[in-house]
Amino acid sequence: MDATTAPHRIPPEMPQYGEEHHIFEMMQTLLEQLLIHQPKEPISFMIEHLQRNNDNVPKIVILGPPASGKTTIAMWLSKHLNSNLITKDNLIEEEFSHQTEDVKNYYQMTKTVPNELLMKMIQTRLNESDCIKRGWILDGIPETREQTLMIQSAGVNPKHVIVLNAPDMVLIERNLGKRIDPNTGEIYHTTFDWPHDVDIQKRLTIPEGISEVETAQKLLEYHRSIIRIIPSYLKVLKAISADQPCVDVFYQALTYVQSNQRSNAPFTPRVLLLGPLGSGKKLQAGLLAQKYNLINIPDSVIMKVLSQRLKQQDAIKNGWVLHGFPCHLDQARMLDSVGYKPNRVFFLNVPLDTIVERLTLRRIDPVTGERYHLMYKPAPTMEIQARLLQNPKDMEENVKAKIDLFYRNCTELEEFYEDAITLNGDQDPYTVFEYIESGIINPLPKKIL
Ligand SMILES: Nc1ncnc2c1ncn2[C@@H]1O[C@H](COP(=O)(O)OP(=O)(O)OP(=O)(O)O)[C@@H](O)[C@H]1O
Ligand SMILES: Nc1nc2c(ncn2[C@H]2C[C@H](O)[C@@H](COP(=O)(O)OP(=O)(O)O)O2)c(=O)[nH]1
Repeated sequence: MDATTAPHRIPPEMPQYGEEHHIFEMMQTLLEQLLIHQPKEPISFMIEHLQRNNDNVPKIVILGPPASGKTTIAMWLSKHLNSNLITKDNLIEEEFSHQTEDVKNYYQMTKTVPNELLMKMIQTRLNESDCIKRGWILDGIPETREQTLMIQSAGVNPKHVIVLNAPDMVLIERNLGKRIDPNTGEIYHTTFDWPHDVDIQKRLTIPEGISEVETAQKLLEYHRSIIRIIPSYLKVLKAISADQPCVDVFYQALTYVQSNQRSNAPFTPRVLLLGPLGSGKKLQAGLLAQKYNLINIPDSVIMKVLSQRLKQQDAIKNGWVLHGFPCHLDQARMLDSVGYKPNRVFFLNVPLDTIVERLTLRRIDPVTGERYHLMYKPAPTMEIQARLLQNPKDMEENVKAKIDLFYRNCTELEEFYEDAITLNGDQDPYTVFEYIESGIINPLPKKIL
């Protein structure tokens, strides 16, 4: 095949660079914003968008029925993420702060603003520098499908939408105990969240609209509207039960908003399976190679051969799964130094006695070469059983020595691969495989700060 017809050689650095710098996601967001805003000067629009550099700030919407805890969770998230809490109340407050008192009171009382005005207030607020720099959390907005479509057409795309839910009776009962601190706007509850500070206790007020009848009415309106809002956010939505303690709701919400959404970026798995002898690395590597057409690189391959193998087109194009290597920190550094960085690292954790049982009971039929396992795959006949042999490396003392060596090097490897995922390898092989698969196709979870 001459050079003109040879497949285009993709240098291994290219896909790695694109992944490390999220180039695909950056281009995708730029394209979305250009098509939504259709600026007269696309170049200057793109420059300004890129200079904003705010693709990674929180952009969160919290929806849910009355008393589900939207404001509570939104407040806690905005504090924890140092982001901006945006509610209809504070938008109205801001918008009408310069208006006369009676106009402001009218809107405070009715809590209704025309959709167009609400959209204008939202766009103005989200374009303010603090929202650009630190992101935003919309609490209870949008309330209707019309508002949802207006928000989307204005280019306001949340990265995470949380929908709280709980049985109506729980919410009606809960709302009766709602109390508000007029000084700080903080929300409390007579049963579930009573303030320790006596001064706060004394000044708490009962908010409007929390009677059983009023809450029931709001629930009716909510159930009618939420089913028309959800279809717009299916890809970024997570439902969380609000019928549990606030702090549990908060941690589920925080974990979700700190997770990266699956992007459409082309992803070439470069997988490293680490674990002691007998933890299942070879078996899982075989399953991954088979299902995803990855290049299976067994641990016998050493550095020189390894780098020759990893730079071949099939390894760059399909990706690879390496197992049993590196065994210690120096090998990990060598692999890193030749530029082959795994983008998924898994440690298979298996108790010692399980490993000993898996390996020391392995046998081989010297006549057919068939492999057996005295417990998991016994020989079919007494004749074969009688002639089975054990590989010397599967003798218990040899197995334990190799496992001990691995564990002595394991800590340094775990520190080196700080994004590694540790899995329980002491399960059915296909259960282990599903965990590995999920770790590969989903973005790496962010560590909760
Ligand atoms: N998971 C929870 N368990 C128990 N009480 C909660 C929970 N979440 C919130 N609360 C309490 O329920 C009341 C309503 O909470 P919050 O105001 O945050 O809900 P909301 O969805 O914003 O309500 P609304 O939409 O009516 O303003 C408050 O007193 C709050 O302390
Ligand atoms: N029950 C169970 N057994 C497993 C699993 N993975 C591998 N095994 C069995 C198959 C082999 O006989 C033995 C060692 O597996 P291996 O994949 O060669 O381990 P490794 O030395 O490559 O880490 O353990 C597994 O996930 N579950």
